[in-house]
Amino acid sequence: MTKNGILPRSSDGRVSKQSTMRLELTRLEEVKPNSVKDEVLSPCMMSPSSVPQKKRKSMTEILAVAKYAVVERDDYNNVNCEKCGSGDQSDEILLCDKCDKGFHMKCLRPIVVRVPFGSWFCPECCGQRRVRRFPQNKVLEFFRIQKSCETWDTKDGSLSPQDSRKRRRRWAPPVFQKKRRRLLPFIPHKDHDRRLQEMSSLASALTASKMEFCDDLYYSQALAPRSANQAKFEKGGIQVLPREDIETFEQCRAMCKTGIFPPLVVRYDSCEGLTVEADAPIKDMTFITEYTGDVDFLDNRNNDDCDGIMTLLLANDPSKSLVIFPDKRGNIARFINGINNHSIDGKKKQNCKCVRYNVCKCVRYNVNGECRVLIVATRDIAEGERLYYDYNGHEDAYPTHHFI
Ligand SMILES: C[S@@+](CC[C@H](N)C(=O)[O-])C[C@H]1O[C@@H](n2cnc3c(N)ncnc32)[C@H](O)[C@@H]1O
Repeated sequence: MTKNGILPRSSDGRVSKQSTMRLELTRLEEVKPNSVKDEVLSPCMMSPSSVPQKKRKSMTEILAVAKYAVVERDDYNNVNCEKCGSGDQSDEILLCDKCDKGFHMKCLRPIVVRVPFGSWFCPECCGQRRVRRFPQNKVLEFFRIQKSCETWDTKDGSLSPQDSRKRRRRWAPPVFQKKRRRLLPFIPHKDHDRRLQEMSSLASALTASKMEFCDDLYYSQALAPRSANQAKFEKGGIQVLPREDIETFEQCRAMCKTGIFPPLVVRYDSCEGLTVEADAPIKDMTFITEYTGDVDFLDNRNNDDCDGIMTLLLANDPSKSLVIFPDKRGNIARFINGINNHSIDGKKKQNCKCVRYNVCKCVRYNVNGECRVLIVATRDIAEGERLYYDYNGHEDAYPTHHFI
C-alpha cells in the first residue's frame, strides 16, 4: 500500500483464508519402469555402456498417476472471531496459520487493513511486539548524536540563549509570512528532560518495530538508486518547494542532526497501536517531519506487507514509480496514524498532511531536484493532541473504514 497514498494492495476483493481449501499431496508413488523393477544392479561392476537405459518419466506423467489426498482441515464456515465472538462478516475473518483461530481484521489491534500476503499468525502465536521503555542514558547513542553538542549543555536544559538568538535571527518570520503561507520550522520542547523522554519514546517504538532510526531517504543499488528519484520524471509535474521553505527544511534537518527533534512523543494505544502525540503546541503550517525510509520501485513492493508504504514519485512510466517503505528504517513519521475517510468525526481529526515536493538546490544536504515527502501541520495543534493525516490521495485506495 502507499499512503497519499499509503497503497493498500488488496483494497478490494478481500478474502479470508477460510475460503481457501487446503490441498495436500500426501505421497508420490514411486513409479519404476517394469524392465528395471526387480533387478539388483551393482553400479561399480558396470561400465557406462553396460548400464541399462532407464526410461525416465516426466514430472507431468508422475503427477498424473500420483495419489492426492484432499484434506479439508475444518469447516471454516463456522469460525467466530476470538475477539468479539461473532462470525459475522466472515469474509473479513483472518485465520491464524498456526492455531487456526479466527479474528476479524477490524478487531485486531492494530487493525489489519487488508489480507496479509503469505502466512499470517495471530497476536498470541507471533508473540505480539512489546513496547519497552528505552533507557534514557542510551538515547543519544541510539540516534547517533554527538553528546558534545552545545545545545544540550545548558544548565536548565533549555536551548542555549546563544543558539536561540541565532535561530531568531535566521528564522525571523517576514511580515508577509501569513500571506505567503511559508513553512514554519518546528519549535522543539524547551525542557531538556522532556526532549529526552520524546526521544526515548521514539527509540522504544522503533526498537519494538525492529527498525533502525533513519532521518533521510535511504537509497541502495539493490533497490532503487538515488538517480531514480528525479522530480522531472513525475507525471504531470510536482510542486517545487519555495526557496524560503528550503531554508526551513534545512534548519529543521540541522536541528535533528544535533538531537533537537520536533516536540512529538510516541504513545501506545490499545485501539490504534503506536500513535504520535504533540508534546507542545504546534502552529499551523509548521514543518513537522519528513517521511523517511528505504526507497524502492513500486513494482518491487506490490507484495509487501509493510503498512506504511508511501508514494514518493509517480512517473509517466509506471515501472519507474517510487515508494518509501519504512520497514527496516525510518523516523517518527511512520507512527503517525490516519483518519477514517468515511466519517465526519474522522475527517475532523485531521491536523496535518503529507505533501510531496520537488526539493531543488538544497546545497547543504546535496538534494537537487529530488522528490521528498514532508508532513506539515494543517492547523494549530494543541499539546497532547494526537497527530492524524489522510492516508488517501485522490484514489481513495487505502481502506480506512475501520479506523477509529
Ligand atoms: C503507518 S502505520 C501507523 C502506526 C501504527 N499504529 C503502528 O502501531 O505501527 C498504519 C497502521 O496503523 C493503524 N492505524 C492507523 N490509523 C489508525 C486509526 N485511526 N485507527 C486505528 N488504527 C489505525 C492501522 O493498523 C494501520 O495499518
